[in-house]
Amino acid sequence: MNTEAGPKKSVLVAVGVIENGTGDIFICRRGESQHQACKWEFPGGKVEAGETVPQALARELEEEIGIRVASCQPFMRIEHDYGDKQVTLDIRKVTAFEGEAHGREGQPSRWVPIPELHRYDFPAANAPIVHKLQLEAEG
Ligand SMILES: Nc1nc2c([nH]c(=O)n2[C@H]2C[C@H](O)[C@@H](COP(=O)(O)OP(=O)(O)OP(=O)(O)O)O2)c(=O)[nH]1
Ligand SMILES: [Mg+2]
Repeated sequence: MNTEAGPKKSVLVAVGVIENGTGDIFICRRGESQHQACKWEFPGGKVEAGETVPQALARELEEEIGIRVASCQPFMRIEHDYGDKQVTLDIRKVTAFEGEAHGREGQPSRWVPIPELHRYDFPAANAPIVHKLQLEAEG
């Protein structure tokens, strides 16, 4: 519950939709002790003080999945209130990177063709991301 006066503070999150050039997207499964535990996600994390979103995304993707971003573009921005936490997802499409994406923190991960993404249990905030990717893929 929000017991403070004024609007709730939203956590800014840099999120990467990583493409491999053959229509697959890289996803990971969140840990048991994390917020939105065990859901599948597009890798990323909280933007720290003094960082831009692309800087935070580059840092998180190196830490979590061991890739170095070479090119990314804004994709969409989503505000979502989970009740226990309010998030602002700044989602970037990563179209070029170096290294082999893998779950560097031991988390399950995989490349998934866009038409199959809807089979995965993502956090509620992610529904518009999956929808937009599917519309794009249908041309
Ligand atoms: N990374 C990521 N976070 C998401 C997605 N969808 C969604 O609602 N979130 C939420 C869950 C979390 O509340 C927040 C992201 O935090 P995070 O747990 O990835 O942050 P972090 O990498 O800095 O990790 P931590 O140190 O707090 O564990 O955004 C998504 O697709 N990817
Ligand atoms: Mg994270």
